[in-house]
Amino acid sequence: MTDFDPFADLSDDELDAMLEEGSLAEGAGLPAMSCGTDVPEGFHSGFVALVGRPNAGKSTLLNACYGEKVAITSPVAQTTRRRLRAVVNREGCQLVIVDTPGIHKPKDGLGSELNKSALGELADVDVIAFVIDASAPIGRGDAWVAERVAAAKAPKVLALTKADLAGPEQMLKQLEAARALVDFDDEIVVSSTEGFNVEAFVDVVAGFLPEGPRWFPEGMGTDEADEVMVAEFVREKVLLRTREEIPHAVGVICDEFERPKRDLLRLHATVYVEREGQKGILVGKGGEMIKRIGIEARRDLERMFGCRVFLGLDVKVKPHWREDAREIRRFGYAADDE
Ligand SMILES: Nc1nc2c(ncn2[C@@H]2O[C@H](COP(=O)(O)OP(=O)(O)OP(=O)(O)O)[C@@H](O)[C@H]2O)c(=O)[nH]1
Repeated sequence: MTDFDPFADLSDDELDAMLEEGSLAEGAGLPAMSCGTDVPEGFHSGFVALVGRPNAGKSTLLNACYGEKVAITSPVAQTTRRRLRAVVNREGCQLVIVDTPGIHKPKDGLGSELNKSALGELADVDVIAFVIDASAPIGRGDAWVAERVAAAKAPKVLALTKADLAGPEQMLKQLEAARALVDFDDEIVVSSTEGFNVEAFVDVVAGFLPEGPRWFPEGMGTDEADEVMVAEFVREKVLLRTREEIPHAVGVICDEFERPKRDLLRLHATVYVEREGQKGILVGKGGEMIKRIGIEARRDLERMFGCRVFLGLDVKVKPHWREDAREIRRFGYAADDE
């Protein structure tokens, strides 16, 4: 937890005015849960979709709720290409939080698949958390997502995130604009990076979950295969190191995953780009860039798998793969692959 408090500059009256509109919770006003014990009776469980426009902060919020990094994040729009489910256990309830690709007007075959994947979740979950960036003006992108969210049946919670980047005035404006888009059942301001109101967010969405079973064993973290996690962590480092069109043109496949010893993983991944020029940039002078990407990915993977990792990387060119349905599927980015 941190000392960060986005409401610190507000007078009591201003804060009251904010709270009046909805149950804008600073850990307060949370729906009471009837599941105080471990017994199955009164246990609440269900699926919570994080949706929003690209770069809103969905994956970062998922990681904060889960308590460790399982979803990759970056400032590049459309970082998330696969639906990722992470199991969050709390006393008396289990939330399966579903991170979805940012919903946007698609420009290519890959974009259409990403939208399909995210929009598909809206019909299947128990709660929808609409994640809106408090620091970026609400615009047509949010409105486009809102139209789709508003049409869904599940309860809707507004998660106004990146509160650490917005002043109270800006936050109020954002709240008003968000309320004009969707009739929310509840709303909360969070900062995933500062850990502000993350637990309160979990409580708010848990309050909308129906009584139900533990869907996944307590020890289970995500439903993603190890090979997919390797490919995604490599892709994240590429996104963080490259600019302009390269992040969007990159697809990664983990093609070797061996455990020759209990405390050692031998991994290999191939990074695909669409053009020779992009390959040149990614490899870098004397292989310097790809080497750095490999070192950074290896560090994260060693932390995640809890053992030593040897990671080999290759860069190859696959022209126009983002327009090719078969290739999109091969990378695992197709909506019905998941
Ligand atoms: N300061 C601050 N930055 C944040 C916060 N949440 C997310 N970010 C940053 O915002 C950027 C985008 O975050 P992501 O979590 O990748 O966004 P996303 O909505 O999953 O994006 P897509 O994958 O494009 O759909 C990253 O650089 C994050 O570090 C926050 O609470 N505070």
